[in-house]
Amino acid sequence: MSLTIPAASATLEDEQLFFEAVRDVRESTRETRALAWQSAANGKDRARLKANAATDATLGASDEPVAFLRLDLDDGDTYYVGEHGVSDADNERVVLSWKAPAILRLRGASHHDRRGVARQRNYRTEPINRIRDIDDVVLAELARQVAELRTSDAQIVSSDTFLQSELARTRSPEMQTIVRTIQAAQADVIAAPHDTLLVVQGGPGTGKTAIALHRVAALLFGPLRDVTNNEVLVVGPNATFLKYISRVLPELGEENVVQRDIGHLMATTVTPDVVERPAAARLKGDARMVEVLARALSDRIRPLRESVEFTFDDVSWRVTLTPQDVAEIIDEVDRTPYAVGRARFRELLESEIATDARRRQKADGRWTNRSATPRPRPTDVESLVERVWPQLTPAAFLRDLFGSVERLLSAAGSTLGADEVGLLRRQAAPKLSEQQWSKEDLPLLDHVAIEMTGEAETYAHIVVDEVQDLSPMQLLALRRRSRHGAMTIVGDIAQSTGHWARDSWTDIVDLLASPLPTRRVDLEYGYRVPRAVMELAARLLPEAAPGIVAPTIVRDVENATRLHPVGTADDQFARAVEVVREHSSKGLFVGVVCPDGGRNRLEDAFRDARIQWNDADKGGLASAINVVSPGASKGLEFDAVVVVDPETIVQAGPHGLRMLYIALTRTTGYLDVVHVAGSLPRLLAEGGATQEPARVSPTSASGADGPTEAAPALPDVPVPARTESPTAQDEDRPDASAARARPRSRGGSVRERTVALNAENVLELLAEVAPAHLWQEILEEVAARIADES
Ligand SMILES: Nc1ncnc2c1ncn2[C@@H]1O[C@H](COP(=O)(O)OP(=O)(O)OP(=O)(O)O)[C@@H](O)[C@H]1O
Repeated sequence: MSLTIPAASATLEDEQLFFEAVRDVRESTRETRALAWQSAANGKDRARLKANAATDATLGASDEPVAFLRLDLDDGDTYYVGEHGVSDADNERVVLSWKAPAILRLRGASHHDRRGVARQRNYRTEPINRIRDIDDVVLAELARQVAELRTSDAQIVSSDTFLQSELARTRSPEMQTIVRTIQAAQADVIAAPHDTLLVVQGGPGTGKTAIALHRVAALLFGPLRDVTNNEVLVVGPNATFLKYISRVLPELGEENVVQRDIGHLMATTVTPDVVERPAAARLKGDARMVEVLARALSDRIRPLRESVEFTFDDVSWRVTLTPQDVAEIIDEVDRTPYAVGRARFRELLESEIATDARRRQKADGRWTNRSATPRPRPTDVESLVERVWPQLTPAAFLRDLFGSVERLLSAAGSTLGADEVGLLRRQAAPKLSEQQWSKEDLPLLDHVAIEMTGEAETYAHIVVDEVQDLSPMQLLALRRRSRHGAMTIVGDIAQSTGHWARDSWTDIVDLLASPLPTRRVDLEYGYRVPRAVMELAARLLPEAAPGIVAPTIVRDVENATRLHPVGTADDQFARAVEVVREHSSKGLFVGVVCPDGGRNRLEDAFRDARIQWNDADKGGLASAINVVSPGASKGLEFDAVVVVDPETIVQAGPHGLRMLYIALTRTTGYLDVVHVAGSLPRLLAEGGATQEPARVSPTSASGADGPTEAAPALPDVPVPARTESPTAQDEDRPDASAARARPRSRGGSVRERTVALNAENVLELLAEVAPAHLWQEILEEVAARIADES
């Protein structure tokens, strides 16, 4: 049966008939394949065909809708696009896979750049294969409306109801695919040429991770179709993140892509169990360590000080090698890779001994053509090789190096200063199995392992997420694994923290040293974080990451942001647990970001409240409540996020503001910030000069320690320039009372409280923008205008 594509004027009913016909074709293909196993030539083929037929990844599941998009081109061509392609009986494609390079190119079309696309028709579907809704975008018409109504691009994205309903869905411990709602700019990144070092910079929630993973699937379908999945590598920052993203590629049909966190990528089996001092941690990540390690490895090859003699069975003479002889052999051998050099050294040594032995044999006059050359005892040779070129494991080598000032000084040469040598020095454990290692040792062990053997697993394409934090040594480990330099690296400079926090991409690109062209893409739109939340978080940017602008947000969530001032530091934990309970009772997926110092008290508060929680720093997320440290929250997202003690997060390290920015931007829905009244971080409290005010729910504005659940549902009120609500403590401070007006009534009816709170906020805004002597006139003018309007 050959299928007729419905005309451009097709109605939903016409489209439904077509969908059904395509499904019939697909299911009959599935049946044909299922039957094929019966006629297979042998048992092995039969088993394979049978297994394939049951879960035929190239066809998709039998309840999968056949398409989600139709593209009508100016030249009259029409393409249906599905999660999987479908061909008719004549092997003509009737539905194309979203992964096809040509389709991704067309999905990159917009009203600015139509690429020959006249209309995009999106289908919302429901089980099984039923079209519920159609949304047509006629690009020329859209361009006209944009020009006439002066609509911004962000407004267009915000009004995309299909996208908005996807973004509003509740989240889970596993990241989801975005195949159906890939946006134009995202499609271009996904389909960017393979032979590049592609740098993707984007703020929180701009879709970097999602795009990078979809790009892997598209590359394996297109330019990399001839490489096997396990020649593509995806690298993330830690085990929890890896687990969070790990189902995306299998969902996209790519089962065997290698996915590793940066620690487990390294060629070593040691488990880090100590934390370095910051200066040592930074030094160990420094690319200068490459020179130091090379010198240290070369130092392990020691010329002899005295001659060695080799004895032979059945002959009385000996062969003597002088230090000079051995030095000449060493000079002949390449020292890298170390283990290969060692084997070669042994070969040349044996050959030198054999030549000398034969010479002596001839001199004895006992030699005939058939005489075997006397051989030295292998143990004697091995003992010389071991003295000159010792066999080493990377761990033994590094332990010996860091454990000896003498070795360190020699390896440091003029590369490191004496103080830096001091930073590297540490006590060597008597037994290698007892040696302790840090995270920063892993790339060094990896480097040494590869320098020793010359062998590293390489990949046709490498995707690296959260790349902005990697040390030079980690970046070099990635570079070594890249076959031709084709990589996709994604990150956000404003979220760069750790010992190698950066303000630009320059050194990352330089260290990866890809021979391929570098291409950089900046993502503009933020799809995760609600507008009010980003407005609050962006107040940190001028100091956290000067020059970086927050993404343009395309979604709003009502009552997204609440501040919870409490009386004392200890009160924060009980309040956080209350807020968590409120969200979790609504079935939301909750993340609690808490600084390390408060972790125990938070856990005690959970225990006291008899609430179960999951420690997300231990390698995975649970579906209800997750407690996570600010650093480990990077890359994750939750329906509701409770940030506890933001000031301590800011003070905890040199990039505290960035840490707080990361923590605040993990939510897809609700953000609650629990803090001690009067100690909200300055930038959040003051508001940035260029930021619009965030909104805060009256629940928190009603005063410190007020029970959040019991608060009446009131309309949101804007957060004034200073976002804290007045507290009992504030009342005592003379300057606080001068700066802000107070609501006259704190109790009373819902109506009275609404009026009081709004009045308070209007007055605060007024105090921000107008000198006090004009207030009277301004308020009279406002009252007059309201009277006119009503
Ligand atoms: N086109 C899209 N359609 C549907 N959902 C999308 C789209 N783009 C992004 N998202 C969603 O937005 C959220 C944020 O995406 P993602 O985690 O990839 O952002 P990110 O840039 O990596 O963020 P961060 O820097 O915070 O790690 C995810 O839930 C993702 O599924």
